[in-house]
Amino acid sequence: MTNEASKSVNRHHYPDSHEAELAEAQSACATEPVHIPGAIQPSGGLISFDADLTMVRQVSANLGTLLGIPVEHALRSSPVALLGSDLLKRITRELDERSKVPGTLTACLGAEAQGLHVTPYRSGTRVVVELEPLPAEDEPRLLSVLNRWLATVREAATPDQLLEWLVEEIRDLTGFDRVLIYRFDERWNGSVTAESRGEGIGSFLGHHFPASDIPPQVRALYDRNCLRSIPDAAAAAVPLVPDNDPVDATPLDLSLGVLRAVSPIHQEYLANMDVASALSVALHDEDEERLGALLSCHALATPHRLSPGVRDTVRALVQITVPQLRLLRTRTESQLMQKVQVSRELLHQSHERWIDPDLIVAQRGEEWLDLFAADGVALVHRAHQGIRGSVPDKPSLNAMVAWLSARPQAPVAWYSHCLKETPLAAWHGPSSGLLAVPLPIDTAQPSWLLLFRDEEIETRRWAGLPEKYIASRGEYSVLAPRRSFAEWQEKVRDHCRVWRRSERRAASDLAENLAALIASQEIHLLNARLHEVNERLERLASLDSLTGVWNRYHIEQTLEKEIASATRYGRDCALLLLDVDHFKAVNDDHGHEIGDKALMTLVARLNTMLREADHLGRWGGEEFVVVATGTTARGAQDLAERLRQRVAESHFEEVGPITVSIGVAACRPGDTVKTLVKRADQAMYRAKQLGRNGVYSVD
Ligand SMILES: Nc1nc2c(ncn2[C@@H]2O[C@H](COP(=O)(O)OP(=O)(O)OP(=O)(O)O)[C@@H](O)[C@H]2O)c(=O)[nH]1
Repeated sequence: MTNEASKSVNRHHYPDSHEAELAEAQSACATEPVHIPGAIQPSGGLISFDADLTMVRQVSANLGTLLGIPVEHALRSSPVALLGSDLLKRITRELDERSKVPGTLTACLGAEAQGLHVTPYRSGTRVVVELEPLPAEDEPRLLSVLNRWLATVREAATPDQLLEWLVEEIRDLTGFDRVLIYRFDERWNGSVTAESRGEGIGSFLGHHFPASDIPPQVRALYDRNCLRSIPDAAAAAVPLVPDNDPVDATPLDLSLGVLRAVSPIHQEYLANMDVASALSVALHDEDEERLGALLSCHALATPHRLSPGVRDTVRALVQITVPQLRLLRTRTESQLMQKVQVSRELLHQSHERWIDPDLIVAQRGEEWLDLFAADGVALVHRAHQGIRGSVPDKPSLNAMVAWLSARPQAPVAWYSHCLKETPLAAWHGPSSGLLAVPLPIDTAQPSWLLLFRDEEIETRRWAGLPEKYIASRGEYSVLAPRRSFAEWQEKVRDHCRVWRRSERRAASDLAENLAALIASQEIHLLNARLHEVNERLERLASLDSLTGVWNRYHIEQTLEKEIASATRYGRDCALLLLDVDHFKAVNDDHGHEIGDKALMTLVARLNTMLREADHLGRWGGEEFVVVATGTTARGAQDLAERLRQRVAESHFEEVGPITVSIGVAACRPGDTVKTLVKRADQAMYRAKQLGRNGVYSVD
């Protein structure tokens, strides 16, 4: 049956009354103690000893056929009588090894000297020894398979290619009908990403399986023991005798072995899939040490038993592959990091002012879209937003940022592949996915780098309906495995392509860099502003408020400096003291305001006559000074005369003509501000005495 549906994944609808029952059944399934089934598969036998290998505690009910000793007899036998002292010594040595997974041994036991594969391991306070018959003939080609694979893995260019080769190699080695890689997503849903299958065998490639197909405690078992072998899925389990340990009455934990009996629910599941034999090996992901994928082998219709040697070779092939996969993934990741690094360096090389997000995104946004395979980017800093590409509108962005920043654990990165299923649903706009990374700048008002992805409509082929069915077992509800593995299609909407870990890391790096850049630029700008304000304040403190020329305080300082440098370098310098004639009459006739205006006009006139290097200041009232740098006594007298003339020729609106009297004094060796000003003042006084509107020089 092929069915088209256009709803989101993971939203399965049950009648209301079913929901509670389903939840109960799901939790029952998730807690089924699969590691202590009290039974093994019939492909081998088991003996449990005490920790010192001095006493037999439990045996599997089929031990008689394997070793030719009746079970009752075996339970009363000494370990030496059962396994022989040589094998016991080798087992002890193996268990003393520090390796987490004990190695395997081979031995010949029983009346018929049956060749056996021996798997010893510790289980709590006990030692368990699992025994499996070995095939009569040798398997010399296994080593050459491993050697060839060691060379092959290095040739793969991408993780996908390596997995393709792995499934081919393993199907070739084992003769299974189908070998596939079953990859877990973040919610533990599985999808088949690589597959090798025999002719006429149905494909599972691209199929999805719901997380409940492999419950949490089963996944946890793969963390302890990466291999799970089920040679005959339909075979009846062989119980342990007695059921529990006779000393402490606890069940035997078979997690680390290969013979652990199959849960009836799993047997049913495999039967529904038409799987007669199964072998799975875990592939753990990089540094997260998380179960990332399973290599899964199936024989259909009839059981396909592997020899222990071939089975262990499959495990070894996977174990050789995993580090190489990590290497290839790291290589892809480091290529992305390298590109981001280049982008970061370019940011720093720029001399622009990188405070305005708009400017930053305008310059670099396109490149980021490309690097992160994003459709839109927004950089939000304070009240500003820089945007590029397909992003929600500005109010929505603000709302998103407010939500992101208000989370109790904020500011930390946040991402979603389906915004519609998050609290940001109301504002997602054209985007389906978001990767939001905070810029560690200002905790009171966090800034964010937001990368958006559009919807990527995907057609998922589910291996059967993703829902589980509930079955009644006695008075309890349990999850029954799905009966149909026929293909069922579902259109997955509102999702974007997943944000990879490497992309998330690279975005965090970029955000950190942006933060450092913006913060340093802000400090730089603040310093510049502070400098500007200080300068303005300083100027204000030095200027005369009415006329805008230097005030007396400043002009005295200037004069002091000029005298000092004239003395040191033997330069010329002169002082002109200029007093308006009969200014009292101006005030009296026209009022103080008109008087003020006349003083401003006077300053404007004087300024047009002076050089850059001259300093004009107000000495007080209607008295002004000009510090004429690099000017001799003669030059100063000429300048004074020009100024006098210019003023006398000017018209001061309602006041009419105004004249000035100017005293001139040139700087002499040993002069101070006081002595120089005094001489200029005397000269000015003399000019007044001589009838005003004149220049008098003391030199
Ligand atoms: N409007 C105005 N008048 C000022 C200011 N500062 C000083 N004065 C006036 O300038 C006048 C100076 O008068 P006096 O010192 O008697 O001298 P004068 O009238 O200019 O006469 P001589 O200097 O002898 O030619 C005073 O009436 C002051 O009030 C000012 O900032 N604005």
